[in-house]
Amino acid sequence: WRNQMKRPHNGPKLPPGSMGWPFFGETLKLYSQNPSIFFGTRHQRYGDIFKTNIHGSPCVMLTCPEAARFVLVTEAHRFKPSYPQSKERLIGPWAIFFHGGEFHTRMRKLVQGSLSLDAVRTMVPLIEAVAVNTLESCCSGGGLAVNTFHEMKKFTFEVAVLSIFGKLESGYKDKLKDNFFTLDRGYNCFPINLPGTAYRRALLARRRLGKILREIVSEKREKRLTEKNLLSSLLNYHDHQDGQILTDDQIADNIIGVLFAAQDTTASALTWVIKYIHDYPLLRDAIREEQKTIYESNDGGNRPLTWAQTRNMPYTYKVVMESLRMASIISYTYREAVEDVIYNGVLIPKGWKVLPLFRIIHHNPNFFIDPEKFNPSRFEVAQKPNTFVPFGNGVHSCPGNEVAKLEILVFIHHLVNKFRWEVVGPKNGVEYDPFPVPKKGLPAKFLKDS
Ligand code: HEM
Repeated sequence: WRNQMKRPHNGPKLPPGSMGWPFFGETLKLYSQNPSIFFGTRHQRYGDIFKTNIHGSPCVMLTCPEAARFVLVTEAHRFKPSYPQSKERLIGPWAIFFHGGEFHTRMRKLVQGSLSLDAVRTMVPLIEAVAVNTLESCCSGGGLAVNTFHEMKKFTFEVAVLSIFGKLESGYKDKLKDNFFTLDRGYNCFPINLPGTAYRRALLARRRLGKILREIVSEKREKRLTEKNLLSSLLNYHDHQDGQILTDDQIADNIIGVLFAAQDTTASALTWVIKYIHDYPLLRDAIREEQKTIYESNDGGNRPLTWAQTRNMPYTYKVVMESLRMASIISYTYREAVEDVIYNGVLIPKGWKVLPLFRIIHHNPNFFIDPEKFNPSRFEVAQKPNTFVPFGNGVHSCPGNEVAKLEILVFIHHLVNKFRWEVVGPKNGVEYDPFPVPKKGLPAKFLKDS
């Protein structure tokens, strides 16, 4: 407020909007209602760009594709990633998404390289095995309902471990899993570091994770790794100019960062895909038909899926895209202005948070006709530029998007060919965990076809 009073009155104006109560801003309002309604009503009232105050920080919300592109792509150097310190402590300060500039470029090359199409295509049989195991385990209760989201988290954890380590000894994997799940539970809790709190448990789990990863790293440093996975890329990295290598902490923070970025997002997306396929029988029949043709051409599932087959599932692919649009797993992202920036005559002051709201863009009727209707056929034609951004845009856009799409497609292939499932819990409603998830994690019964 003091800074605003110092600004000349005839300069560019701040965007419209309400800053709410002193200190609390509009945080309580955001948490007391569905975020889609919170952002949607303000979008209607104030237009494409508006201000608010959340968690004690003044924020500018962007709801149009051009403004989101300005911040994430064309003027990305004037905005830096911005996360609360409590989150940085849990993941580790060297993780890729906390950085901009040279360090980010360096890490980005390594992460992107290990998740490139060339690397991902070799993962098909491994992902297939994990998908079948997960589905069998969903059925192991003999028809008892499982929490679909929790089961999908186990699946996406295994796939993330594959893309990071390749094959990892099961002893290490179990220890990583236990501690990572404790860390995950504390990530969205109130960050109070007192005995008995989830945040304290998460911090302790983080410390143990660091120790396990250091053990793995020192063991692998001794062998010269030639495999194409993230750990090998991080271990083999050396700066061409000064010969510097990455420290154990830099490696550990980035491994935990990628695990974190990969697991809940993909599990949430997959849970939504399963829900939509369940809710729309015509859609389920069309997917079944497409997947059955592939299954039969593989001798009734006796031969493994090939990479080429996973790239030729046009209907299922459109269903996945429409699910990503409808559910908009990453509703928005955060940046912070590193200097005063003027966009279309509106001032974004230095230090203010800037939030491109992907969900509002994905549900705007100007870009997606009848946006609340689940309609995969809208993906038969290309979308208007920058209007469909489930994996973000620009230098920080998701390097794991190909793995995510592949694991969803492989899972659906096996689900519809060999299993039946029935949702037994609430049919509607959304919970934020922090990503949107169907109510109660979509309780469902899974049964194997005889
Ligand atoms: C459906 C699943 C997924 C969705 C919707 C998703 C979405 C996103 C989005 C929107 C961003 C950009 C955030 C920003 O600009 O601030 C991002 C970044 C990132 N994602 Fe994903 N993601 C998914 C799966 C994955 C997977 C499977 C991996 C790894 C195997 C992964 C690794 C990352 C990493 C490392 C970043 C940070 C990149 C950087 O800062 O340069 N994601 N993701």
